[in-house]
Amino acid sequence: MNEKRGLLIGRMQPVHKGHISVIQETLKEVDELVIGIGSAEKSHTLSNPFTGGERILMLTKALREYNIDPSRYYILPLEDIACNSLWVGHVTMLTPPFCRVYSGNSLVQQLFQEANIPYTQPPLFNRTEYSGTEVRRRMLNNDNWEKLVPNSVIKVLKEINGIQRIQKLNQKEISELV
Ligand SMILES: Nc1ncnc2c1ncn2[C@@H]1O[C@H](COP(=O)(O)OP(=O)(O)OP(=O)(O)O)[C@@H](O)[C@H]1O
Ligand SMILES: NC(=O)c1ccc[n+]([C@@H]2O[C@H](COP(=O)(O)O)[C@@H](O)[C@H]2O)c1
Repeated sequence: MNEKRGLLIGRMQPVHKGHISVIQETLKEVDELVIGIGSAEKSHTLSNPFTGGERILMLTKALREYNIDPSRYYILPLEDIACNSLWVGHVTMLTPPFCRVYSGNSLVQQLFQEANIPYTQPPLFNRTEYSGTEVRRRMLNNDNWEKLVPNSVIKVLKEINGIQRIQKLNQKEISELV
């Protein structure tokens, strides 16, 4: 029998505990999960501070920390393209075959629906805290961001001087405004 394989997409700037929960929950529904790291080519901006490779490292270590069976998922970088109408083809060219997309992003949902690939909008866990925007905001302000991300992600962020990077990007943005 064919395996039921799903695709979950997120930018994961950075990986936080909401991502881990959604991956754990989705793995109850599918045999295998393809996890696409979105906007993989983007880095060094305030909304996308980390490179595709750094985010792959964070997610690999975090899924290992949570003892998620590595034979059940694939982690892939997905670069953006200029043309939305061609994006689903671009994604399916790069990923193992899947039968359903898991995403809360309305544009992602719309593009897959138009390509006759069904989607599920997964529930959000503790969204006031588990959000990339909130984690980055706290990183900028040195405000207790550590509890929002897995320990292994804290370790990767230390290795790559991630907090320093975000704070430097912010200073640059402020100095360009003045
Ligand atoms: N708190 C959460 N609980 C469950 N799933 C989440 C949570 N936050 C994000 N996700 C999942 O991750 C996907 C988006 O990933 P993304 O990295 O953009 O997260 P984000 O926290 O919304 O980031 P940002 O605030 O930077 O836009 C969503 O489609 C959703 O399925
Ligand atoms: N044309 C495109 O390249 C295109 C279209 C729709 C979504 N995407 C990407 O899908 C990802 C969706 O993830 P988020 O839910 O984290 O925003 C983003 O990286 C977004 O840029 C890309």
